[in-house]
Amino acid sequence: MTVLRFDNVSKQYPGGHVALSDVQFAVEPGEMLFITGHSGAGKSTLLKLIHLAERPTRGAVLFGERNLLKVRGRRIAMHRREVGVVYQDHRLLTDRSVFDNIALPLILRGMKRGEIGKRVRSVLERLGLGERERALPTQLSAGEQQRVGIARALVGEPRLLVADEPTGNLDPTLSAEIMALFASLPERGTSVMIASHDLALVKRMRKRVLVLDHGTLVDDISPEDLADE
Ligand SMILES: Nc1ncnc2c1ncn2[C@@H]1O[C@H](COP(=O)(O)OP(=O)(O)OP(=O)(O)O)[C@@H](O)[C@H]1O
Repeated sequence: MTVLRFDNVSKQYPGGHVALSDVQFAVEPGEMLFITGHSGAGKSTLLKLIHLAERPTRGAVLFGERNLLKVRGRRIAMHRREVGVVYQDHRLLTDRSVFDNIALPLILRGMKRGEIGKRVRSVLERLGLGERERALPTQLSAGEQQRVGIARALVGEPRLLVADEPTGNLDPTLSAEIMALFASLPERGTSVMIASHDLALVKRMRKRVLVLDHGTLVDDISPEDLADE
């Protein structure tokens, strides 16, 4: 079943600015895709509609069979459990250990301590952070900090991971490393959507690319098309 569908979605901010206009696409399970476009094209807005940080003005966003227009109140938090979010600046709690930062989403949903420990250690191992669980974020390199941000987004086993400029603060080598990590996630069935203005990096990944231009989806490039370039 389709993980996500945008049906003629438009978003106009209260000031009158149209950030998205009639956007239409679908994401399948285990698919990885990029959203690219100039600054202000609407990439962040598109991702915000998925985790309900913003609401569309017109059209519908469907997450599986769930129409997000109808998700209100307590159900917003429940929806967010199924969407992992990675930010450019990772937004880690600087006074809490790596382990605690990753455990937080599970604590908030009332999971038992034993289960939390198991899940956090498993995701730490998977992301190559096994040795760092007691460290504070400030004691980590930029690449490690971003991997902790990704671990925190993955620990709840979301169906979809959305990342807004996740390599914006990293050098080219680390960016490639983090992108390779994202590319490994769909193998486990998690779909991944990454907003990035770094077209060269996006093209190298050979994945589907949605191109936004002033809020309009102007291209939907398949990996095969990219391979031909
Ligand atoms: N809360 C808001 N209120 C009013 N206008 C907004 C708001 N958030 C974004 N916008 C406007 O909507 C447009 C799209 O913004 P958005 O952040 O989605 O673009 P973006 O492609 O992610 O840009 P960037 O790459 O610079 O982050 C921009 O013109 C922006 O100024």
